[in-house]
Amino acid sequence: MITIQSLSKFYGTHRVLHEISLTFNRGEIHGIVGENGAGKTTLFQCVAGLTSYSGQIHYDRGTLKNELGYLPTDLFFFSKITGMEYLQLVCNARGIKNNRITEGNLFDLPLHQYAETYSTGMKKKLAITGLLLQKNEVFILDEPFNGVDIHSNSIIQEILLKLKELNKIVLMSSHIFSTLNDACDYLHYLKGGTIQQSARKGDFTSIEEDMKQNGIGIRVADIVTGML
Ligand SMILES: Nc1ncnc2c1ncn2[C@@H]1O[C@H](COP(=O)(O)OP(=O)(O)OP(=O)(O)O)[C@@H](O)[C@H]1O
Repeated sequence: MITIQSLSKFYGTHRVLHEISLTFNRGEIHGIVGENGAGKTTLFQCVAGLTSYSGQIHYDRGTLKNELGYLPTDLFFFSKITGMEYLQLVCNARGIKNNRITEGNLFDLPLHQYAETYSTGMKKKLAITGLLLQKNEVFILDEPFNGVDIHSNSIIQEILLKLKELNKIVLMSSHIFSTLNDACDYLHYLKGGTIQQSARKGDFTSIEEDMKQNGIGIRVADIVTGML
């Protein structure tokens, strides 16, 4: 279980997260939704221990970073490292001996090609494969569906269901409501750095409505009409 209590984060005088309290249990998939700049990535970075914050984040199995697989939105791969070498590297980093990496190539990636030459979607799939091979207990996936094709999209959906079955904790974000609707047990709507609303599966419509009402559709229609 991960417990977040009164989490706040400032960048200078800009308050990005304000007094956030959430609990994530094993076997649950939690989706964080919110507009651009709402603070989703910052929240994930706080949980992953990649940035400073005030408040408490507690993981009941000890040091979270030792069991955490974090998929950032912007991926970086060293030059002259093949997909296969990257996967070996991330396994080695966790002390995992894996001689069957090819069998774990569930996205059929060209593992002998340099990772930096992969397309955006291929890089994302390589990073996800690495997180799975590491046998992590907790997964933070920042926009895992972004840039991947429809077939891979359904593979990721299947992976998420398997992770749930294996009792892992999954936190993820997406701007595509339907993907979260399918995968998540809970949704949390982040707005202006606070959790505006949380809902369990079956009650997501209220969040979707809330997001639509807070959207800028009407304002855009007015502006575009004025422009044309
Ligand atoms: N390193 C930084 N320094 C200063 N401000 C930052 C930094 N990183 C993020 N911010 C600010 O924090 C706020 C939240 O950003 P964040 O990236 O967490 O939002 P997000 O919900 O993930 O957005 P998106 O949907 O566009 O990915 C934004 O106003 C952003 O400008």
